[in-house]
Amino acid sequence: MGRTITPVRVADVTIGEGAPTIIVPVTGRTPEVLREQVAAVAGRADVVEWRVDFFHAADDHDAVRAQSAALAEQLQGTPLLATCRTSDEGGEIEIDDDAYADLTVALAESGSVHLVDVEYRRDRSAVERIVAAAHARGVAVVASNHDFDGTPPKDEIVARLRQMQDLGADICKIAVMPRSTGDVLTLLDATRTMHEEYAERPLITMSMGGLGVVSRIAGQVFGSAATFGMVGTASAPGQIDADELRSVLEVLHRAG
Ligand SMILES: O=C1C[C@@](O)(C(=O)O)C[C@@H](O)[C@@H]1O
Repeated sequence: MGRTITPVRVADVTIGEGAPTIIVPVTGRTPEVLREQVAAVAGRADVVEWRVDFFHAADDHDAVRAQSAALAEQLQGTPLLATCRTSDEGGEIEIDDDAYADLTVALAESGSVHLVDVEYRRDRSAVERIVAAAHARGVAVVASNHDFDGTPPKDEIVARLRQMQDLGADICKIAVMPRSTGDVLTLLDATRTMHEEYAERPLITMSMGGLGVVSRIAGQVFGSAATFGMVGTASAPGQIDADELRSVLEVLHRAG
């Protein structure tokens, strides 16, 4: 049987089919700021990412559950991706593997989130525990990896994406930092090879920073199913305004 890519359906959104999905992060430290950010994002995002690592009470599971319920209610059906980005991968929180798994499982089991981000390079048993808990609740797993120092060789990028897939991820995501235009091409070429030869799951790939913006706009041409845009505050270097992103994506979509 031929290889097929299984799209991910979350509420009314299908990731991996049709136009690329626009994901917009919210990074507020308090419930008040998050409420304002979600209000500003309304109608501009296909999926909203809550960067839990910015939250002032990320170590308090009850507060995290209450906040995810508040976000879900305000979002009125727009899917929510919960991400705890650790300092090893460019995030705001330093946390050991067990605490990381406990927090991410609590998010997956909250009943409020549709997808959870899992840094696949963390301890294997922690990752497996999160994947099992998420899947038991029908929550999709976005395995992720960030390289803020540079762009690994193409084969290494493909290998990481394949490892994520082997761990049971529903979506495989990698963000790398370019030092040259050649690095941007490396990321796009790795995306294309993964998409054409190995992927059974949707991919999200990006080259960060100013040089990499082209990958956030044109990634779908090479096999990336979603792209991160910002409303107000970026959560990583190189994100562009979500409305501008949408209009450029529409131009490319019409052309294709
Ligand atoms: O993994 C990603 C991708 C990202 O780092 C970006 O480069 O757009 C932004 C993060 O918020 C998200 O969790």
